[in-house]
Amino acid sequence: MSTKDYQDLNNVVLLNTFQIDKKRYRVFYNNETLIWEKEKSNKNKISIPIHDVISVSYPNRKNSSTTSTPQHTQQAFPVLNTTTSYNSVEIQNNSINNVDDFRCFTINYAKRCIDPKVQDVGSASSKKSCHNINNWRIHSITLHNNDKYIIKEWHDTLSKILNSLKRPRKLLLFINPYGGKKNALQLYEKYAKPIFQMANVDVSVIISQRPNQIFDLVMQQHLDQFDGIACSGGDGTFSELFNGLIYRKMMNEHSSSLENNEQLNIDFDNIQTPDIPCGIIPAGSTDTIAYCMHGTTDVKTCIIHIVLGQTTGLDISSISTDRGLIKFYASVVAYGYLGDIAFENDQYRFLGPKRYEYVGFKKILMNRGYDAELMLLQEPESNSSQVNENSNVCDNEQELKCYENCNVCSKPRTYNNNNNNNTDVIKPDNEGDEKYKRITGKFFMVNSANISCACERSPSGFSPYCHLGDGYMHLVLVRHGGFFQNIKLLLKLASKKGQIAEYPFVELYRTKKFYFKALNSNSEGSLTDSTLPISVGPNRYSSVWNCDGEVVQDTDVVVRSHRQLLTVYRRGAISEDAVESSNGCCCCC
Ligand SMILES: Nc1ncnc2c1ncn2[C@@H]1O[C@H](COP(=O)(O)OP(=O)(O)OP(=O)(O)O)[C@@H](O)[C@H]1O
Repeated sequence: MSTKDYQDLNNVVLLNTFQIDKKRYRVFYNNETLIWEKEKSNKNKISIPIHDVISVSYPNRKNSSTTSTPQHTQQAFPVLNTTTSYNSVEIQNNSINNVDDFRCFTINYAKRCIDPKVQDVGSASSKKSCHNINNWRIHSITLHNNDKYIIKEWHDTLSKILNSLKRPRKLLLFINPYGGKKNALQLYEKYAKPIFQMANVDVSVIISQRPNQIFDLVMQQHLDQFDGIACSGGDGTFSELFNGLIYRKMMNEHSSSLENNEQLNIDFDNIQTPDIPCGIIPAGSTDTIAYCMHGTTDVKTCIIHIVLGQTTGLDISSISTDRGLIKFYASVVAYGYLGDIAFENDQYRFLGPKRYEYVGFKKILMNRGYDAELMLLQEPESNSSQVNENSNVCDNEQELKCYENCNVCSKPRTYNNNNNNNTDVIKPDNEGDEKYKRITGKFFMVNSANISCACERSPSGFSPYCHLGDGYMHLVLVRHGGFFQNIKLLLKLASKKGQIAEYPFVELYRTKKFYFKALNSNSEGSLTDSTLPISVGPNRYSSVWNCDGEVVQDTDVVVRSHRQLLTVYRRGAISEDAVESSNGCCCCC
């Protein structure tokens, strides 16, 4: 679309009177906003940004030519022989030859479910499901007018404007039928398919049939025909998806080094953002990433954000050894307690999401501590990057949680990845290196959070003030102590208020990079030595890493944050306080 066309669409003004639910309304469109209000009073004025309108449609006529046409066939995206199932969303065909008969059209829009009393149109269960202010719901209004030209004008103009928005038109969706409660397929049929149909998104669905298949497919197949990619599953499924996208991008940029597995050549400070935005439909056990992105794991909400197409940058961190990159993660890498849980978790998958509680409790009773040494990169401008030193938070920025339109994340980079090049890539070669803070001790767990790691079970997460797009990780170190210390920690994690960093046995650091070395019987040296022992699972001396829920066996690693490396479909959460202070007008305007 040309710039002039865009300008023309931006300047569109529509104003007419319609009947909605047998009452007369003035309906107005201008400046990217749709407004309708009762003709005789301006009470109940409803205002919807065009960005929240999902689609406009004519009513389905009986015996009309409306058809459902499968948009994709196997040829559209060839996959490995018969190992992958295919399905396609059928798109309702609204391009009816003769629209003269229509005296009405429908606007489908999405709205944040701020008011628990707001009814989800067409759903009796909406009251029950709208308990979270970050849940979104779809509403529809049908506008009637006897003048068919007015109807056509509105329908066509709004359709044109919606088509000019950057939204996924062709989406590739992976479904993991194995994660969480094993209900991803049912969730797709029940929630995703109708919303994709309503939004006229042409979806190709692939059901994964083995671990790592999503990663392999994303790496191998041509994705050019898609303008969005999503997965339905838990954090592990999303991890496969974005790892595939980032590796693929790296492969395109530095094909020789990756193909030959010469990973040492990876320029960690210059990893490029994949071109395609991605989304997640939660169907896992914890769904931490979806929760942190949207403030909810509500399935409809996450689908709505995909179809509305608004995107933001999400920090991604990498974990590597001297031998090369291991993988990228979006939520947390954790050593010790959570590493041990991840290692044992899969044996208890038959318990479903409850396995976390069972294995977690076992590990709390065992109360293992692991000796380790860390070197973390300090901020050039400050001597210490500890956030909770003297139980205080360093500066205002660190007191802000990451919400919609976050100022911290939208700040221009004060550094670019290249700036780190001269100093950052140098491994700390002596303990006195000013840029690195050395920390040693026996730890119950060491967590590097890329996001707050909040989830339904832990509404604040390990690090409530960790931002999604500021380029920093929060390194949360929990010193080894007694059994009751661990219980205190878990209770705090499960509560809505406060953060674990308030405890004296917890240290919180903000950093872009750190080195970790397990100090066990096999490797008594310090980080400056180059031996990299590999353990085969948690033992008396060393644990393993839990990387977005998957086990990484290497103990001695380098962890780096890559600012906004991934583009995700997301609007962001809002805080409950913001709603309370908005004097209740949110449900009517
Ligand atoms: N068809 C399949 N059969 C077996 N495993 C699969 C299949 N498809 C994907 N997987 C694997 O299932 C694992 C678990 O998936 P996922 O992490 O999404 O669910 P979860 O562990 O229940 O949720 P969460 O990570 O949110 O706690 C992933 O490691 C993925 O590689």
